[in-house]
Amino acid sequence: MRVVMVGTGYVGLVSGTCLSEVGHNVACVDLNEEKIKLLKDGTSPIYEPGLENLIRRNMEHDRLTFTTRISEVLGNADVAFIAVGTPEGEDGSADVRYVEAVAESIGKLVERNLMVVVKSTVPVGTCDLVEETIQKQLAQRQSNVKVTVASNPEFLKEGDAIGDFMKPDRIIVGLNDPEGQAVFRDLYGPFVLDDQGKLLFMDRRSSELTKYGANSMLATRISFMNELSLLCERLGADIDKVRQGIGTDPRIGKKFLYAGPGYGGSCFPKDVAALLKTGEKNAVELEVLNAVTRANVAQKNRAADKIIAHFKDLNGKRIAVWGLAFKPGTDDVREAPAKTIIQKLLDQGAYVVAHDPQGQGNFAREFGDHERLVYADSSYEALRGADAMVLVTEWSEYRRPNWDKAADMMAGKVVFDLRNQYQSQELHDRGYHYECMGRPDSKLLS
Ligand SMILES: NC(=O)C1=CN([C@@H]2O[C@H](COP(=O)(O)OP(=O)(O)OC[C@H]3O[C@@H](n4cnc5c(N)ncnc54)[C@H](O)[C@@H]3O)[C@@H](O)[C@H]2O)C=CC1
Ligand SMILES: O=C(O)[C@H]1O[C@H](OP(=O)(O)OP(=O)(O)OC[C@H]2O[C@@H](n3ccc(=O)[nH]c3=O)[C@H](O)[C@@H]2O)[C@H](O)[C@@H](O)[C@@H]1O
Repeated sequence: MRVVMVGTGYVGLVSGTCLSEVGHNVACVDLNEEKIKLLKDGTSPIYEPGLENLIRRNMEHDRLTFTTRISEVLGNADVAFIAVGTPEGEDGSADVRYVEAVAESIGKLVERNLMVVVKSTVPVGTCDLVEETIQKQLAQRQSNVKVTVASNPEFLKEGDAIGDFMKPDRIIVGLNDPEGQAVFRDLYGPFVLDDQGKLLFMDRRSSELTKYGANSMLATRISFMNELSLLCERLGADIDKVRQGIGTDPRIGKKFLYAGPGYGGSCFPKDVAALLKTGEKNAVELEVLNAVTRANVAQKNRAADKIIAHFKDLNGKRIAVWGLAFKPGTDDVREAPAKTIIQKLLDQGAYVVAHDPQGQGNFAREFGDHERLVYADSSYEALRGADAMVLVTEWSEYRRPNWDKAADMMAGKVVFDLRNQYQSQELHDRGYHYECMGRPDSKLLS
């Protein structure tokens, strides 16, 4: 099929590339000239494992192209995806102005029957808005072109994006008219060869809400486990044991039960806020979700408070931070717990030496300069002269540090493991002070 993908961010670029990988002809469009220039040279503007190779391969096979002008490619398309950002607006609701702008362009330019697919995460009713926007433009130019609008939210995770897209657990398609289903069977057939039942059709509103429901459910699990981990610290229980005990119940499942410094990223915080706003606008009090957000904010602060509580006075202390991205496998630092933690340490007068295998550039840009914040070229370099090390993001290169080498470089032997990656015995044996999240040797916070 001939596909146009508007928006080449984490979702649009991965989706467009993976669709071309199975043989579709994909033209990716983005207003950002710098991104398109890089992509035309075969360079990915984002770090996502395996993506650049896939981009290059499909460009070489002439199945994947890039442009800043939708007008150049829409004329041939069977399907046009909208995968632009829907950032959090000032009042917490999702800002759909970029989605609307794309719909308007499509309405102005479309010359043949087209399936428009909203892949961005959008509040219920946005597909209706996209349809109205396009129809208004068509009416103005007295065009008889048939444009169908479908909802097709994306569930990929950064860091595993290609695997998630190529081998989806399910693909949700919201259509008000079942006639459009054939397009999606053709488009996604190669991704669900093992089980066609993974292609789930429903009405558009249910599809739009499914996306918010899924992210909010996952965020709820994390906040719940984080609160349980605090209880573990107070009671002398071990959150990892509790997690295993809970997760082996197939009704609960093992995934997304890991305690940590709170969830971050471009989606959980904004999508939870947007669903809360939807509840508010419709006079439905989403009490559970309200608590999920509050618990997450508290958890990010609590992670920093552990360090502050240990040192009491952080003035002049040098703290090494391992991990800035909101999770491993990505250079994305949006809503990263590291931001809250580093800000609190700086506020208390500490010096921070930060390291991240991929996220340093984005972090420096978004966080801004601070006279007491510097970045290190390697994880061990960050430890030089440090009074403590804080593990914030569990990159695999941080998994098995050489503790003897670390001790030689550090001024103090103190480790805060906010992802429960290390074995307390190993650190205690080497004379370290070690704190983690919700495991027996976590220090009680008053
Ligand atoms: N990042 C993720 O892992 C996931 C994101 N989503 C959702 O997908 C949507 C996109 O997210 P990201 O890819 O992270 O966003 P992003 O911010 O990385 O990329 C959005 C891109 O759209 C471009 N753009 C904006 N207006 C445009 C226009 N009129 N024409 C052409 N390009 C335009 C921007 O220049 C930018 O490159 C959001 O709604 C998000 O909630 C859904 C699942 C996963
Ligand atoms: O809508 C989206 O953008 C995406 O949001 C999340 O994906 P992502 O934000 O890329 O990353 P996750 O792996 O979900 O992690 C989110 C945050 O939760 C934290 N987390 C995750 C799992 C866990 O058990 N504990 C935990 O603290 C991570 O450290 C991270 O800060 C969802 O997992 C995707 O399905 C969804 O498509």
